[in-house]
Amino acid sequence: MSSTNKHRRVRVLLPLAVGDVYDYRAPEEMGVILGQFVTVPLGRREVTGVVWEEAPNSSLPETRMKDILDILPAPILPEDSRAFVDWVAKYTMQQRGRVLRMAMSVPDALYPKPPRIGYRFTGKQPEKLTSARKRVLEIATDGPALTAADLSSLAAVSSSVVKGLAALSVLESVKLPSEKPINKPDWQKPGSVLSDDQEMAAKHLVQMVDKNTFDVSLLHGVTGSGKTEVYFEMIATCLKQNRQALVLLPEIALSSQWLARFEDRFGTRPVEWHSDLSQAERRRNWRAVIEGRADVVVGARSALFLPFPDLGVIVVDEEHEASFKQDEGVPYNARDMAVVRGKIGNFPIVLASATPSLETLINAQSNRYAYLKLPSRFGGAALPEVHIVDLKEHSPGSQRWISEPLRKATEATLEAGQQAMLFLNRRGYAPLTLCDTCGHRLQCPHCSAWLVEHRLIKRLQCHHCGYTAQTPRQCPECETEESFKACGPGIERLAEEAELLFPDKNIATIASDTVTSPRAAAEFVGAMERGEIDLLIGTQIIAKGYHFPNLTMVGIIDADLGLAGGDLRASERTYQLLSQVAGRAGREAQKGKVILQSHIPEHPVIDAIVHQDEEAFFAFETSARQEARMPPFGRLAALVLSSIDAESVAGFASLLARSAPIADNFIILGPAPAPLSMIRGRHRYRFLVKCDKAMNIQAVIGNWLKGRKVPSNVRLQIDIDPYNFM
Ligand SMILES: Nc1ncnc2c1ncn2[C@@H]1O[C@H](COP(=O)(O)OP(=O)(O)OP(=O)(O)O)[C@@H](O)[C@H]1O
Ligand SMILES: [Zn+2]
Repeated sequence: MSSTNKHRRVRVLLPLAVGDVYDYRAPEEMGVILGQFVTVPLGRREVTGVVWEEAPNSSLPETRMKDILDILPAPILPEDSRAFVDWVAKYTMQQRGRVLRMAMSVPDALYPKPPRIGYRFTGKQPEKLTSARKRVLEIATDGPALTAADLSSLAAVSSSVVKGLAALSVLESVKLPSEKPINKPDWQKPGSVLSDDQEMAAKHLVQMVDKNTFDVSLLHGVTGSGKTEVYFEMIATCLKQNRQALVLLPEIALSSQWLARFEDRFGTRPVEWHSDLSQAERRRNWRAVIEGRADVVVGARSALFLPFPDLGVIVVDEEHEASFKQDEGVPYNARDMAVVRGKIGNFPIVLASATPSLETLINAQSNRYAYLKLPSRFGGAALPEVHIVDLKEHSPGSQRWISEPLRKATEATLEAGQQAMLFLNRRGYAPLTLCDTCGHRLQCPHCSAWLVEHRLIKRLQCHHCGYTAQTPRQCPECETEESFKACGPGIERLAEEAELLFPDKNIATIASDTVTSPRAAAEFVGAMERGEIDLLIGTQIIAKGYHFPNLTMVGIIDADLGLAGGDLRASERTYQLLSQVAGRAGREAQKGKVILQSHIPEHPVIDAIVHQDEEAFFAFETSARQEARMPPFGRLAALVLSSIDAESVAGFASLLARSAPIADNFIILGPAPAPLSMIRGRHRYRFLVKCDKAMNIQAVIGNWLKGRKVPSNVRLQIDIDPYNFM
């Protein structure tokens, strides 16, 4: 066992799905330090990993010990990032290698990038001046040297034209910096003059940054209260201290208004992190973070795993958003993990929302978090009036969704030259397509879900796996021709109705499948701001964050939609979503109006929205959860088993059920076929583990699964604090 007199040994963590640490020899002359990115042999492969810890007691015989091969030319993975990987892996009960993989998401960035080559006109004229060559030379004559790719795309020629001119010495090559530089945000630029409420909140946040200590604040401000300006002050202070700041935003790629406001305040755009970046941008930004050159990063949940060497604050904006929870891969909640990251790095966290999650609100009310409130809209704008339309009294009629009161209100708004918005949280044309003769429904062949008709692209689509098909001419069941009929509304169908009602208005339909890129999102925002859209029709994508001064009316087509099905958070989610949508109306001088259509106006959630009685809603929701010992008053975890083979998964599920432990302070429910019993051709079973708040739910699950081998054709996914119950 004694290895102290032998070579130094270290444990290297590998970013592999099954990976954990492996022992390697660290040759003296390499000067290996903890956190370094290294390549090591693994079987016949060479793998890049991170030196995780010393291994003085490594029991591997010297003969089987292999050397670290190489140290990569990158800064180390900071100690806090390593501690974070360990923490997240333990909490989510995932292999550490899988979590490390999220922190090493751009393997290229570990290697230096060769400088780029630019081209410049030498003044020598080519013998033959084709029109393509002429265009290139016009562009290459003034301005900085450009890469062959930039030059050829600006001149709209193939890059061989550029290379050809270089070969003739008409163009000469020069070395360019390997990447575009990252601009420094200017914290000294003056910010907005804050209102008294904003000032109070900002003061607390600034103090926390100055104190350089772990602290969590809930910034709870009504829609349009100016939360952003408040946390900008905190970011300015963080920059002044020369530390890095991270802002997590749901759907950051689509948040052109947020980016523009940041640029206004700090003179430059922040570094972005989301799935719409190109590979080159990802590389550049990852590297800028680890080298400490990225001062402010704004990103989606995965930005939490970026290797910040000196993080000084994290803001989680719209903290209640379910999209901060990742269900696949390593299931984690970025909001909760941000708090953990703050604790590890000893810096403050801000959770901002107009409609905080119950979890966060209760933490604030019990003084675990500081509670900062902005009770009114900025600049004296009033909150909108909410009117209910009881659909039992005002039925819009068959195959119609806009009631008479909503039609009138929309018309009045549009006639006054203002903008209106209709909200329906359903993509496509119709949620269900069935045969008018035999009632046969079109289902996805890979999932237990109906196909959704998208008329714009003339396809049926599965919203779970992306399968698409054409609507069959003939019913596969009864063979009647042309008998398929759309049931229920999606936004495309709603737009059809709106076009009939308001034929001379500009109507735009916005959903996640029509606005798929940052550019498309910015175009839509621009069109709204310039007043080129009169009536906006959309799904939850238009519900939050946007500030359109001339938008004064919001119509909610089906307020009850989210309440059906009823998982743990259905009421909460509906309340938040409807409040957010309502909050888009009348954000400046003109007062806003919200028309809410519902079949169940007496439902406590609907009633709370109508009366804008947040306290009533939270009281109702708190007591319901408390009674059921549900989060945040109890803990939950889901186990989802899935397999292509129905028998294997059913067999393993019943084996687990037989060995499920029984005790007073926890309960294991299941196995039940999941509500979506098949996704992507995989059969699925679910268990739900529920226990007291004080209990270690990971230990309960760990004990239960100990020694139980998951069959190779079955996948077992553990989801701690699940949000998705499908
Ligand atoms: N101190 C200030 N000075 C000038 N303008 C401000 C100030 N604070 C807020 N505003 C403006 O008020 C509007 C609303 O602010 P903001 O969008 O930050 O609200 P919010 O609290 O994030 O709202 P929501 O939760 O609805 O997204 C914005 O146009 C913003 O520029
Ligand atoms: Zn499917």
